[in-house]
Amino acid sequence: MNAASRTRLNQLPEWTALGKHREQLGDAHLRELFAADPQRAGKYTAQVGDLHIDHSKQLVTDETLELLRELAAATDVFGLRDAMFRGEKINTTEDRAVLHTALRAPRDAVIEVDGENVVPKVHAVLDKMSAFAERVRSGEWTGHTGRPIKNVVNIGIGGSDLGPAMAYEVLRSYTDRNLTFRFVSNVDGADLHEAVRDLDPAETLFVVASKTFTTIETITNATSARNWLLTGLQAGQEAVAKHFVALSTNAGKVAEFGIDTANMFEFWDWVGGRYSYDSAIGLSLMIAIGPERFREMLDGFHLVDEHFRTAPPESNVPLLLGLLGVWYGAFFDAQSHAVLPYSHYLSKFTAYLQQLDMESNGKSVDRDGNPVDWQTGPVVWGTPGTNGQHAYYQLIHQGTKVIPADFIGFAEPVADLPPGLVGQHDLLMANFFAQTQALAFGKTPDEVRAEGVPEELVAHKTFRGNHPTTTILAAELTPSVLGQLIALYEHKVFVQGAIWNVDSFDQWGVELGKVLAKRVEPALTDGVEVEGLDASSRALVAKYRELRGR
Ligand SMILES: O=P(O)(O)OC[C@H]1O[C@H](O)[C@H](O)[C@@H](O)[C@@H]1O
Repeated sequence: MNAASRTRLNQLPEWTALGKHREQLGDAHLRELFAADPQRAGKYTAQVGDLHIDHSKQLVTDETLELLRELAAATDVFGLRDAMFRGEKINTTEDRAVLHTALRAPRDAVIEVDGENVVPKVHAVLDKMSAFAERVRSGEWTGHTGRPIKNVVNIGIGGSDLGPAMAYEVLRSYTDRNLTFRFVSNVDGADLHEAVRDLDPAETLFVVASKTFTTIETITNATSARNWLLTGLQAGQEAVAKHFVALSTNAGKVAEFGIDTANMFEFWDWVGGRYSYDSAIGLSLMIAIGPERFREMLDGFHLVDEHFRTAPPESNVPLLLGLLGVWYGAFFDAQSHAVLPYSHYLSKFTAYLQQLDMESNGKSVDRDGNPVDWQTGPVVWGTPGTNGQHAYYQLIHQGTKVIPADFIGFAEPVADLPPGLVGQHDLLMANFFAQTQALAFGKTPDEVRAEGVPEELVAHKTFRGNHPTTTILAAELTPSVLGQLIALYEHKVFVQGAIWNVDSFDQWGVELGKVLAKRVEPALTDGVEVEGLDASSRALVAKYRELRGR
């Protein structure tokens, strides 16, 4: 279906039907929904790969789910999905195909962009990455002075940082513990300083990750890193080749920076930055976990890709999760979505999802440039759940906002946890299960009174409940499971963008700030008058210069 020929979302009869259904549902409580349907707990579960999904604590009935699926059909979500998998240029504002799914396709798959099968290129780069990763891991790749590499510093930002940095944390127990990994993203010099201060340049490899190789933060940090290296080694430009590799789509700019393009690992414009960590952008991660584990992760992605591509609407999990988000945004006025992992290793998971979701669907015009008058992407937030419980869960339990949340947990602790700490896992997971129960069912005033609580405190100690959650449970946090989780969220975001009719694959909203920063910099350093600087910003710049004694 052509975007231009689409009926506006909120004028579709399917949308109106959902609105009516929402009114009928009113304040129906999860207590009632569970009481009304004894099968509910078992019925509202789904499985994709190793992920067990329980959405029984969502504010939905059979009818809700049916109406949501009808909305998906009316907005042709699967039509757009098929166009994506076929390599059509569904990123219309940039005229690009959207083919992160090709990054994890098997060797014999055929996926064409402009008539060219891209799968052989993908595997050629993966093979080159594997060979390089093995050389670093085995100590065969040596630095300028002949010493093996002990430290890998990834320099990148946004999609060229968040993916590998997150996945490195998630898969820490699979990493080569003899190597040190650091991830530098912020243009604040402190980031690079703290990352390299205790490293020996002779044993340090910089992996400069940038799709465009023009991102000012990354090029600035890479330039400073090169200075640090050459000063530390007291060497000339010839040392760069042994200590710098590049991950990019832009060979010209890589060469201009002084990195030998033989040490460049390529990817392509049909891979969006926030969808890129299973491309060459994953090189640091591959060095950390080894090529075999990396491929297991890719297989996990691919498994969920195939599920999304082929499963019917009734059992299609990314479709389900996407629809639930649409439901709360449109009909409950939910502004945010919390992702609450019960795993220390997932500490950067939500930060990663923030870019994936908010940069993809944080849009307010549709694919034809018309303003939307329905909610689009939510604010995604959250930290590992147990820490959150002692901080912001108060607001989720008793505040005034509707905050749908995903709870992610694992039956097994990671394999290399010392036996003395394994016992803590049940306590962690007891919290995991207790929280979704408390959120869903709450505690009534009568239950509070029955505990002998004085009347004036009853309201304070009452939990309304009815807070919707999805539970995602897997046996173990493996590379494959990580791939499955990320692909699940990628496709969920896709579904939502398709329904909201936004281009989920551009990011024009990040441009204005970049342009202004370039113009403001000379005002800070040299006091140059910046044309068009507003009165407030001009005063702040003057204050900054005064504070810096300029
Ligand atoms: O990989 P790069 O070209 O350096 O881009 C890094 C990041 O910066 C941009 O501003 C975009 O907002 C991100 O989508 C991108 O991931």
